[in-house]
Amino acid sequence: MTHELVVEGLGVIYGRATAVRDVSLVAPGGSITALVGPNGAGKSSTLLAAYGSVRSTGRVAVDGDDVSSLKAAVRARRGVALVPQGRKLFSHLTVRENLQVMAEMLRLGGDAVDAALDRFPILHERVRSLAGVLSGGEQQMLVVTRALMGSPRVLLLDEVVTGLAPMVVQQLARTFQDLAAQGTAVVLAEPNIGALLGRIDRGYVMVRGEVVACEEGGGRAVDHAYQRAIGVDVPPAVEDGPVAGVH
Ligand SMILES: Nc1ncnc2c1ncn2[C@@H]1O[C@H](COP(=O)(O)OP(=O)(O)OP(=O)(O)O)[C@@H](O)[C@H]1O
Repeated sequence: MTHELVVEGLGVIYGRATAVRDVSLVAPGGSITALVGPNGAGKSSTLLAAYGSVRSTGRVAVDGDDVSSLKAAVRARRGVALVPQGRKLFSHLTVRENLQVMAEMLRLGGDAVDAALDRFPILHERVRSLAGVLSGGEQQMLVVTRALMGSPRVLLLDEVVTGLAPMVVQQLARTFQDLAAQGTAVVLAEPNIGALLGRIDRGYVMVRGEVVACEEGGGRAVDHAYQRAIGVDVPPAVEDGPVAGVH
């Protein structure tokens, strides 16, 4: 089944500061939707509001059902998953224990942890290691695995590839593409989508809390819209070039 996230007129205010103003976006399953913008543009706040962990105004709907009034834990059980910025693992717990915590939160059956471990073979090898001693790439695979335990309809990814080695980025990106192909609505927020150009189908550019551009024509088109939005000249000849390094 193909899922869909729809956000309409989203607003997030922290104290007296407006972080997100009137943001509307659609993320259909079958594709990867990027949310790009400079630091402080409001990308994280948009994802947190869609997930339900910050207070917001506006409407959030999953597969046509309005979830705006639901708490994050309830949205999670309705199929909204978030991989937050900064990983947020329990570093003093093992890989297995980190996954068990999520299994309990989602009220999953006893074999859910073993099934989840099959996603990335390296996690099988590290199952008894403390999460805090894993490499950055392994930690990111663990948080992604944890987020996928409930077979989400909507997967929100906040800066999950920033700072990772290219091989890990491509491994994660392939996973996101597979999920999208299976119908999951994948939304990926990044300040730089250079490593993901060939993986992204569509995207929104955010600047100072607002969406300033929407592109349907793939990662390169999204990146160029972003560059234009922040005042970088994009030569027309570059627009049509192939995307290098994507397999
Ligand atoms: N908990 C908070 N309290 C107050 N202000 C906040 C809070 N979280 C974010 N902000 C502010 O809201 C604005 C948007 O931040 P947000 O983290 O959503 O942007 P971002 O695009 O994700 O940036 P980054 O890439 O740096 O994470 C920024 O001005 C930020 O300083």
